[in-house]
Amino acid sequence: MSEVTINQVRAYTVRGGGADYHDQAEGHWIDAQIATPMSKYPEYRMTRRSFGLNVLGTLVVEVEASDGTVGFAVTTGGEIGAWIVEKHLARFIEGKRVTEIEKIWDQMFNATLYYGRKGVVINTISCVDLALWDLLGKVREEPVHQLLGGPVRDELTFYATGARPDLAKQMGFIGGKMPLAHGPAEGEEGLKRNLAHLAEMRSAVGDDFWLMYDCWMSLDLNYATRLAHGAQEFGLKWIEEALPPDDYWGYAQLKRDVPKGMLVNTGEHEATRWGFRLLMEMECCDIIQPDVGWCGGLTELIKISALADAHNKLVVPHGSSVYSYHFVITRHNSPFAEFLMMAPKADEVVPMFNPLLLDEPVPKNGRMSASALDKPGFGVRLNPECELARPYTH
Ligand SMILES: C[C@H](O)[C@H](O)CC(=O)C(=O)O
Ligand SMILES: [Mg+2]
Repeated sequence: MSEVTINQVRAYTVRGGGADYHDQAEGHWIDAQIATPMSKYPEYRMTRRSFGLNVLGTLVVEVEASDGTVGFAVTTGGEIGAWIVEKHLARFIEGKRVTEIEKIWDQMFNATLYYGRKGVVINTISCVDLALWDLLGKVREEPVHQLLGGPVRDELTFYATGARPDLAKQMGFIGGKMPLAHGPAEGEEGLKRNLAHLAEMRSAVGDDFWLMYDCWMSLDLNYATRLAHGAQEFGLKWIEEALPPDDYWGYAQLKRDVPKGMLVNTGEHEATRWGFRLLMEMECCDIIQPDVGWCGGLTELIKISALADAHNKLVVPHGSSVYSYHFVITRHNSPFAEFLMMAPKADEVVPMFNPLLLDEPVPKNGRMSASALDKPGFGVRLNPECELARPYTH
């Protein structure tokens, strides 16, 4: 097995849903009015597609081994990611043994430091890394969660992210995280509307169901603090990604200033052990939320999670579908998982990376048994009906 080597890496792009889950058709809840760092410009306030949230599209990376086994993974990265894989990263992958994941990660990261570290470069490295874990699992005929040490519980429990926490409750989820609609540029009236919406949802779901607000980097410290205090009477469980990801100082202050018991969570746009180290050492948040496809992949998430454990922080990955499920089931400090509701009206459970993957497991009644993950690698296949393009070769 250790003699199986990697013959070829190939990078493709695909449009319409998939790992770039913001790449949805018009009318989807995820493209309704949602507060963003661009909301201060009225012309970019009403939809996120207006400022280009979906420009990247999905990146698919395949790695083919000398025995013919193919591993693959998907992330947000599109054509830029495909270029990075084909024109730069391929040299660190092809010819290596399928077990050399740590060394490949180190070479990819260090060779791209001069233009990388975060953003689309680290998304791309994450995608290659996940494809390598998928390949190793398939070569060994074991699920990735077994390669990580095996499940620590029998099932995953999920909260749902979407526009309809009231329906998520009926579907068996433990909580509902809503997008915040209005940002600071919409003033007192917007703040009132944000709180009124939370109040309305609280009366729809009752007292015990978790409700959270996802602020997608859109607020400033003063607004976030006022929102948190206003939201306390409606039992807001956490305020998420309230500030721009580089404002570690603001997060540290926010965490000190929110009502006692309310959680401050962030990290979906943070990357690598060093970024998360800052969040933790500066006491920026309660739960860190790395996206497995954006933070550096599984190889990096293992390190981030160990660091979090030593800081008594929970790790609840952002989105990331199977890449997150295989990890969360193996970690004591990841007690539950996120499920992004990708049905346009958030009124039914559809696979998170719909329609790109086949066999992508979904929660039933808000839960997923560990046995649903018992297939080699990450246990998913590419849907042949999704048209892949290979814009570059090497
Ligand atoms: C709903 C949020 O604005 C975003 O699209 C997803 C997200 O941040 C999350 O799932 O967390
Ligand atoms: Mg979020």
